Amino acid sequence: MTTIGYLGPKGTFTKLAVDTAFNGEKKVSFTTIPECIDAVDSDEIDIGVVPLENAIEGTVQLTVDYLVHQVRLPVMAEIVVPIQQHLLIRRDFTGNLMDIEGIHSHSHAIAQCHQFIHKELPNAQIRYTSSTGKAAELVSNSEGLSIAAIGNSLAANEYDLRILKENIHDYPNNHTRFVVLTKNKQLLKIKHKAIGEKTTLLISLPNDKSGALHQILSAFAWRKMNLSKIESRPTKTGLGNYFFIIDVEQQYDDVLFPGVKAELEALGCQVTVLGTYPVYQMNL
Ligand SMILES: O=C(O)C(=O)C[C@]1(C(=O)O)C=C[C@@H](O)C=C1
Repeated sequence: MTTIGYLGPKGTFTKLAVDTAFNGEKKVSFTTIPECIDAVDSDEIDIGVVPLENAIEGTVQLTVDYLVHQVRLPVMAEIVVPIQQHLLIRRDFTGNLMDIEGIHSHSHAIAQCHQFIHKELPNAQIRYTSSTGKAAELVSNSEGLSIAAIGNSLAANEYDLRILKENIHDYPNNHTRFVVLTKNKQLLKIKHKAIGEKTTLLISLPNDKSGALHQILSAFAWRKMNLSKIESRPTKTGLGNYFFIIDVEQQYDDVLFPGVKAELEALGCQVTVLGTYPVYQMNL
């Protein structure tokens, strides 16, 4: 049976993404994103699902950096999931928002609710956990303490918590992109219809040269290749050294992409394909 790993424990958004996208496979939780990626790399599991980007807070840097610098695994699919953050408390908590002394969650979830925390929970200390599910677990074990977690309704059910306030994320239209990593594409059986295709490229420049980024972008522009994301990340070799991650809204082909690659390599750039994959949009 195919084994799918995810950022756990139970009740995380990553688990929600896995449950929505896949049927019946064996599911295994990992405490951190690197542990989940390592498990795919060492063949302990067949497929790994980790968060990549949120509409409010942006890129999950740990995922990108680990995939670029530590373990290169191909992205085989993208799952986009709507994100609704709720304020979760123990069922025996009888106070109100002002009484909450601690608010626990994953840094991305906290960031998605900053204004809410600032305005509605003035007495709460922020505490970061490895996931929203972990925060819910912690609150469920916190008898006698006035603390709350930020997480989803799956976590509320799994840990028997009460939703004190629904939809506390600061902006509507909140979504997170999750990437599906596997060495064996044949094992991927996602039970939905893809809404599109993407190719993610990693591009590094030879050195700091005027107009370099403009030249890179024009290689895509004159071929009418649409980009849905461009991001620079430090190469970790010194201040001012960056590489670019570019998402192109089409599948890898044998004409346009090799053309872009040759053109950029002639400029001294290095081009690596991190994945070419279908995109699935989930409606919960
Ligand atoms: O903590 C979780 O529930 C996760 O699945 C992680 C994560 C993230 O890293 O962005 C996933 C979706 C939400 O944006 C908040 C947290």
